[in-house]
Amino acid sequence: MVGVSPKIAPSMLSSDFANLAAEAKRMIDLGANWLHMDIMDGHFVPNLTIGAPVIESLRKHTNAYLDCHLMVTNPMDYVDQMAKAGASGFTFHVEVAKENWQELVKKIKSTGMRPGVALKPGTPVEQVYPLVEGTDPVEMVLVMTVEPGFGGQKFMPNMMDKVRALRNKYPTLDIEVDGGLGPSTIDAAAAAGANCIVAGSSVFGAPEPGDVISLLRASVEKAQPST
Ligand SMILES: O=C(CO)[C@H](O)[C@H](O)COP(=O)(O)O
Repeated sequence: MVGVSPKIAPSMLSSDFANLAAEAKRMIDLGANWLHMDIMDGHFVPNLTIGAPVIESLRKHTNAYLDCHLMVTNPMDYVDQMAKAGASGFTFHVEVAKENWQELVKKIKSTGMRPGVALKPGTPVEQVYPLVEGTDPVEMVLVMTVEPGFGGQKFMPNMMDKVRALRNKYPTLDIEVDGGLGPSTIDAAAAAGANCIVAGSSVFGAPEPGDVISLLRASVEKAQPST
């Protein structure tokens, strides 16, 4: 089997935003690979979070990979500002990029950020295939396992069919899952083929967040040993 390495990405949405730099350092010190940053515009989803100014502030305090998930209606408007702010990955939603995804991916790549595409629970997985197979392909697919907008929701196990389909088609693709991931749900996601794991409340709400990060990684490594 061709392996893909686990990337454990605590969702900073569940952190103490008033102490973001310290929370980011704490997660990296506890073994996180990436920091997952949820950018919401109050339009694509019914919630508002952070934008480029906060990414820029955080970037001054960490060299970590900032895995930015753009839950916004017009992702193109955010590319330059997110790149300038120091984002590492830029994941947009396929539901709002049906017409211009090629141009969008090209632009993301031109800034040096890593492009990813996300899909909501109601969106068929086939919609992202052209973006993975294009001449300028995305480098990650994010399968939402809750409706985007809020942390602390219940994992949707039926989304694992999408993850399995993606892993069967694309053995070396980074496949991320986001929503309701924790000790009781990670094995299903890892067995289906997810290797990038976003976890908010299960990590930040744990007495020992480092133990949860280790457990998530161990589950992915067990299910998908790298060769
Ligand atoms: O994208 C998100 C919400 O749109 C969050 O990243 C996600 O829900 C993670 O939080 P939790 O692990 O608590 O479910």
